[in-house]
Amino acid sequence: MANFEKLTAPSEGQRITFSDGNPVVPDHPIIPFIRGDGTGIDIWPATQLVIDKAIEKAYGKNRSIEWFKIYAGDEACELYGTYQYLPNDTLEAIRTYGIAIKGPLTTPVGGGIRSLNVSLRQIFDLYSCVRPCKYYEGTPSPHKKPQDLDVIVYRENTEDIYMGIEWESDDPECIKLIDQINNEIIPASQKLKNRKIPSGSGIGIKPVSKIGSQRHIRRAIKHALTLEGSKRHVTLVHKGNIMKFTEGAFRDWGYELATTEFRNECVTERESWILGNVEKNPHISYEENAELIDPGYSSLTEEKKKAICDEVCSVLSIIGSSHGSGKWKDMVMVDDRIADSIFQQIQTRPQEYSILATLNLNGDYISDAAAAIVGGLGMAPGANIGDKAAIFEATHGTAPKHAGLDRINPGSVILSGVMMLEYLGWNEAAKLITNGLSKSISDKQVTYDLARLMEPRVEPLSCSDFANSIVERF
Ligand SMILES: NC(=O)C1=CN([C@@H]2O[C@H](COP(=O)(O)OP(=O)(O)OC[C@H]3O[C@@H](n4cnc5c(N)ncnc54)[C@H](OP(=O)(O)O)[C@@H]3O)[C@@H](O)[C@H]2O)C=CC1
Ligand SMILES: O=C(O)CCC(=O)C(=O)O
Ligand SMILES: [Mg+2]
Repeated sequence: MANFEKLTAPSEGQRITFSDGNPVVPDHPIIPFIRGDGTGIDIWPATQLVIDKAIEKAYGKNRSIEWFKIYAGDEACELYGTYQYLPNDTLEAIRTYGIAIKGPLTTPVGGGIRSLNVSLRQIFDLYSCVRPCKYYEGTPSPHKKPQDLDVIVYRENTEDIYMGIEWESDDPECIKLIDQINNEIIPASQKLKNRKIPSGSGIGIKPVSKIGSQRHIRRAIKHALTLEGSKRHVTLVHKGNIMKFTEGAFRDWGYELATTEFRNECVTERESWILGNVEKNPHISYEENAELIDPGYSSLTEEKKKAICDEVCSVLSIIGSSHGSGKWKDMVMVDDRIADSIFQQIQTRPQEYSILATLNLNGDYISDAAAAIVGGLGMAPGANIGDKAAIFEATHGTAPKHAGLDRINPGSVILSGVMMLEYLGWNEAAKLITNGLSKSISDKQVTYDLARLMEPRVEPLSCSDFANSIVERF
């Protein structure tokens, strides 16, 4: 059992363990929580109340969570001393108990400590950040049809520029690195020609690995397999036209996975066009099919035309019988979109998307943007999932100007708690909370962020009253 310097684990309750990446959950699991900085002080008690009441209502005394308070951020420094933002006790508790839930933690811009949030994801190898963005009836939104958006952002969580491998512009190591890149590494590459990094630049490195990308996309595809109809759909989001060997490779590795490991369960968008063309016209030639899937076909070089005809031939010979005659329509559709385009697509054609598999930075941006459509950061939950641990947390940050005022919307951490309950398999309790939350919103019993957008405006509830209002509506 774990040895803690300043913590005492609950005397009641048991550990959650993992088997093949899935949690094995006792009836009274010990779950560590981090209150969080800023508005964490308001949000956490509201969240704990709602989760506990839902479990009690759903299971009586047969199930409960034994909460274990652990420390990170400013609160940790108060207990453990200056600069002890992420004490060993905290890491040991999460390692021991496997699942944790947290409020937001502050990260300074520019200098100062590295993000504690990102550190936790990396330390526990929580490689997928799962952020559902779904509309709850009655939530005010700047969009005309927010109900059309129902996407899950699957953000790779451990690589990309968030690995934090970067140097300040005046760091002697950075100056040395720029010199070496400009004078040895770039000249050695035909492709980079005579590019030069301007002196005085800061440098950041963006590692994206095949293993890291595929284990994440695998989770996204497995999730899509649990969905129905047009929601069995994974879009690989990337900026691969510009960053070919990181973002572009993420796309290519995604397609590779879909067409090998998941060959019997997936169809790519291009394959679906080829198969669909044959279904519309069984006598269509390879070239006619190629013209339909590439509208600019006639102006292409002969070499490119041949490559597309070969692609048509290969798709039909490899998956024509397994996926053809409409069978592909029940499979998981895998397509890709360039990141800037997906920002407008989720606003203009939201119903066409389901799971958005992204790299780390793109997912960070897209999850805030998608949350805005369905009601803002007060309604944006998330889960960081790995094979041996999971930490649940909201998409938003500490919102410092609202801290300690009992006014912030606790909805995102409460819904992160719902994700946690679903992860535990405690779906009845999860459902009580989403029902209570939906009813509270449709009764216009909401916090300031939603109240100010309602027409006519309504009197806002405090953070704690919103929690009570959810519980009253279970
Ligand atoms: N995972 C984490 O712990 C994260 C931590 N952070 C950190 O949080 C700190 C503050 O970041 P900041 O950029 O201000 O972003 P925040 O997400 O903390 O807040 C920005 C604005 O979003 C709105 N908002 C945020 N949370 C809620 C909520 N629960 N209910 C209603 N509205 C909400 C508020 O808008 P308004 O005032 O207009 O109502 C708020 O002022 C930084 O140190 C950052 O690094 C940021 C993101 C994630
Ligand atoms: O760690 C931080 O401070 C910010 C992280 C963040 O924006 C996110 O996880 O969405
Ligand atoms: Mg963010």
